[in-house]
Amino acid sequence: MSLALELSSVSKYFGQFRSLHEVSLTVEQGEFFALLGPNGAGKTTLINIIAGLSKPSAGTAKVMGFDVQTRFRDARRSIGIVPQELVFDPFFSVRETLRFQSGYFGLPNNDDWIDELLSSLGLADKADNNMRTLSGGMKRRVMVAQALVHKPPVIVLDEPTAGVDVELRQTLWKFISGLNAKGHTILLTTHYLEEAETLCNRIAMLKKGEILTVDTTPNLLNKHASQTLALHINGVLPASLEKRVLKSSVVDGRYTLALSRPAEIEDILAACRKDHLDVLECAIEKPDLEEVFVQLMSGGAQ
Ligand SMILES: Nc1ncnc2c1ncn2[C@@H]1O[C@H](COP(=O)(O)OP(=O)(O)OP(=O)(O)O)[C@@H](O)[C@H]1O
Repeated sequence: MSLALELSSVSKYFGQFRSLHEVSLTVEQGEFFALLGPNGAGKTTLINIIAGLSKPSAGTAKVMGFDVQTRFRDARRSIGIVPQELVFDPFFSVRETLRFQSGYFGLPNNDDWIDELLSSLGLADKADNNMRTLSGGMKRRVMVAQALVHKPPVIVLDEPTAGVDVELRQTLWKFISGLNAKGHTILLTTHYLEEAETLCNRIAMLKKGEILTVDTTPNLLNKHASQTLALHINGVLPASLEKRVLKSSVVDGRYTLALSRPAEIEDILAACRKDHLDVLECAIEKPDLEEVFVQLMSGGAQ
């Protein structure tokens, strides 16, 4: 079985400026993969190369085994891209936009799938509305439908939820997760790290055009971030626990303590008991992707 995406030593220069440096990455069919990185890391540049819209300065990119340069048409048919910007023709209705896009892929009788897309994305009652009359969120839904008219095996979403409301996020993720469950490969870029943490099985982190790390989501969380203990006591923390303090509010006895293993909670509670302190609240807090992201971005490639 071919890989959904295969990037080999992809570099991209804009004049003297290096936007991507020897990026190598593989994504298997059926994965829900996140590409994360701060503004300007090179995520959109990489997506443009995968889409065949931008030529790499060096290296190769393949979609479903097709080289995006030498087998452009096959590669393009295999991928659906939801771009960051809202690009639309203001003179077409929603349905006309989707029919036009279907025609572009040589699919003249595509109305059953178009109807399914419209209904799944909450656009059924907007089908005959002119694109320019839609709200930003509705236009974003059309962008998603447009990327999917040809049922591509690989779906790329470039910050699809930037500035959209909760309802659209939920509709979108339900729909995209359903497609992933049916075997479609998803590549997502987002600045909402909790979305990546919840949805994606693997994550690549990019900084200044270089991949800092690629790993499964649980591995990233376990390797780079530690659990913490939120402790609320009716007094001052025992001196023996001070080395663990990450955050403290002595006034009301609330502390966040470092915890390398959940079992260490026993020592912490024993120290409190010894000092005759009442434990009013005690909760282990899971590490999150934001912590990992900040940690990795503050080190790594400069
Ligand atoms: N056509 C271009 N000409 C010159 N520089 C460019 C061009 N396209 C991108 N860049 C530069 O390449 C770098 C990477 O940009 P890119 O848009 O890929 O980042 P990104 O990770 O998608 O950022 P964001 O999260 O802000 O969308 C940036 O410094 C950007 O200014």
